[in-house]
Amino acid sequence: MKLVLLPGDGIGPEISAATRRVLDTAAERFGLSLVIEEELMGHVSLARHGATITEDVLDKVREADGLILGPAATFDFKDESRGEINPSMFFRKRLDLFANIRPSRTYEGVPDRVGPFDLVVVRENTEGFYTDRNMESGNGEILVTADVAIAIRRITRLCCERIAKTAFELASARRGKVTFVHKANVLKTTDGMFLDICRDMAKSYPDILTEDFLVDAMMAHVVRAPARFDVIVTTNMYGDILSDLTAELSGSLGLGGSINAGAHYAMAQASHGSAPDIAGKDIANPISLILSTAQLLAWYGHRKNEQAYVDASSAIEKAVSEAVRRGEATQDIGGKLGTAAAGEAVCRWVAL
Ligand SMILES: NC(=O)c1ccc[n+]([C@@H]2O[C@H](COP(=O)([O-])OP(=O)(O)OC[C@H]3O[C@@H](n4cnc5c(N)ncnc54)[C@H](O)[C@@H]3O)[C@@H](O)[C@H]2O)c1
Ligand SMILES: CC(C)[C@H](C(=O)O)[C@@H](O)C(=O)O
Repeated sequence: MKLVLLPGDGIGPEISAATRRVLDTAAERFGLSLVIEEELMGHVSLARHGATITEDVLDKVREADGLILGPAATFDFKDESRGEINPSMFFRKRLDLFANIRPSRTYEGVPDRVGPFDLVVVRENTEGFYTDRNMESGNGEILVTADVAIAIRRITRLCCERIAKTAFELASARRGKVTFVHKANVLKTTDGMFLDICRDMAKSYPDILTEDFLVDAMMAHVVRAPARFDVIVTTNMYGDILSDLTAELSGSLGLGGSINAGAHYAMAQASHGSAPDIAGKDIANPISLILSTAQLLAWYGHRKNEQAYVDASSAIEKAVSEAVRRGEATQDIGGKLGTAAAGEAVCRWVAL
C-alpha cells in the first residue's frame, strides 16, 4: 500500500511522526508492504512552492492508495490567488471525497463526561455551506459590495443520496439505527430535500430504525443521552460542528477519528485543527490521527480484499483502547505522557 503523508502545520509534524511509528509497527506485525511518501503541505509548502498545497502533490496522491493529511492552519489562509489554499477542501473536492466518517466513542480510563457512548457522524463533505462564493451576474458584475457578503449553500439530490446510502450501509454493519440531523423547519428547500431523501432511502433498509432531529435540538440530545445514537447523518457544516462536539464529549478533540472517502480515493485526517496553542510542546494527543489512519487501512483492506490491512486496523484500535485504559496517554485525557511517548505506548500494544 502506497501512502502519501502530509504532516502540515502546528501539531501536525508531532502527531504525524507518532502515527508513522504506529504504522511501521503494524506493518511489521501484519506483514504489510507499506510505502510512505512524505510531502509538504501548509505554511512550509507555501514558503517553498508558493502554495499551501500543489498540483504535484495531488498527482502523487492520485497515484497512491491513500492520503494521510495532517492539520493545516487554514484560518491563516485568506487568498487562493496567492497560493493560500485550504488543503482539506482542496482534496475533498478534487478527489470527490464525499463521505466524512467520524466515529466517537468513550474509553475506559478516560475521565467520563456524559456517560458511555459509541456513535459515528456521517457528514456530507463536498457541498452545503462549503460552496461559499461571491455572487456574480452573467456579465461578470459582482453583486456584493464592501458591506454585503453572500454565500450560496448548495444541496443536491446526488450528494444527499450518496451520503444517506453511506449512513444506512454503515448502520447495517453496526447497531442498525440512523439519525437524520437537519434544519428543515427553516431551510425548507435545502434541508427539506435532504430530509426527504433520507426518508426515501430508509424504505430500502426496512431493518434500520430511523429518527430525525433539528440540528439545534440535536446538541441537547447528544449531551443529554449520547448512548441513544448509532449512526448520525447530516450535511456538511452541521457535521463539522457536531463531530467536534462528539469527539470532545468522548474525552478530547484529540480522540476523534476521521476518514474522508469517495468512490476511488480516501484520506485519513484528524478531526481537529493545527492547535497552535499547544504546538511544539510534545503534549498534543496523537490518537485522532492514529485512529483516522486505522480507518484508512480498513478502507483499503476491504476494497482490495486484503484481510491483513483490516486486521492491522483492528489491532491499532484495540491498542489505543489498551494504552488509554492504562493511562498511557497524553494529559488532555488524564495521562502524563507526551505526544511521542503516547504514540510509543500504542506501538507497544500493536506489537503484542
Ligand atoms: N483539518 C484541518 O486542517 C483543520 C481543522 C480544524 C481547524 N483547522 C485550523 O486549525 C487552526 C486552529 O484552529 P482551532 O484552534 O479553532 O481548533 P483546533 O482543533 O486546532 O483546537 C481547538 C482546541 O482543541 C485542542 N486540541 C486540538 N487538537 C488536539 C489534540 N490532538 N490534542 C490535544 N488537544 C487538542 C487545542 O489545543 C485547542 O484548545 C485554525 O487555523 C483552523 O482554521 C484546521
Ligand atoms: C479546516 C476545515 C476546512 C475543516 C472543515 O471545516 O471541514 C475542519 O474543521 C474539519 O473538520 O475537517
